[in-house]
Amino acid sequence: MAADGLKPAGPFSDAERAAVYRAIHERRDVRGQFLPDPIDDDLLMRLLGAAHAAPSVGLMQPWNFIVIRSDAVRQQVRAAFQAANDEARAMFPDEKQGLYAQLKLEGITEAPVNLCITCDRSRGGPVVLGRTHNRDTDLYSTACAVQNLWLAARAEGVGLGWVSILRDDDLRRILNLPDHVVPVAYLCLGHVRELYDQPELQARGWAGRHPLQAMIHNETWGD
Ligand SMILES: Cc1cc2c(cc1C)N(C[C@H](O)[C@H](O)[C@H](O)COP(=O)(O)O)c1[nH]c(=O)[nH]c(=O)c1N2
Repeated sequence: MAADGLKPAGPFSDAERAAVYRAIHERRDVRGQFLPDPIDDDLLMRLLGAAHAAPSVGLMQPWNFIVIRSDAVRQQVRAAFQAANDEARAMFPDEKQGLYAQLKLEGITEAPVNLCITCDRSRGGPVVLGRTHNRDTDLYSTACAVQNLWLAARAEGVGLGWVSILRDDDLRRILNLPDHVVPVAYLCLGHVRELYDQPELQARGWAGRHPLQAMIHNETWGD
């Protein structure tokens, strides 16, 4: 019998575990495969519920979810992306700019729903448990919410793409964000028929996944 407020922590069933790992490994960043079909409200609320269940420093839940469906707002964000993307391409060495220009890096106007997940840096007051020695833990918490949403979207068969090639100031202006609120993630959400079986950047020859073993150190960095 578990103590009050606790419940057994045993592993999930084989099928449940397989589903969790499947969502993790088959989650993809989607840019180009969005269908125009609407996302219904129940589905959207399940996805936002997953995001809202994320861990957060001091339980401060610093996020807000701005739901964007209007053509007018999406067009403005698309124009902001275009300007930033032109700057971005020019930052790469000449030999990579051709491939960069061919990459599809957003689905802002194709996706029926866009979401901006923000971090309110003032939530919970000036002193927050767990954020006392690392001011950015509120931003990390918000990133956890994004990942929860991304995994839930995969389980629901919904595509999600993160667009970060945007100037914060443009997003702040378009979405009317107050100064203490940071736009952490601009996301495109929509139904999809197919997903890449590997990161699209890998499929297109831009980058590859590093082997897991190369990421693991023993005891200290470098060992
Ligand atoms: C913080 C952050 C920001 C971005 C991304 C991801 C993350 C975590 N990614 C998606 C990224 O390219 C992708 O996750 C990796 O290439 C791995 O592919 P899968 O997500 O496994 O499909 C991304 N992709 C894109 O086309 N345009 C973008 O602006 C961004 N920005």
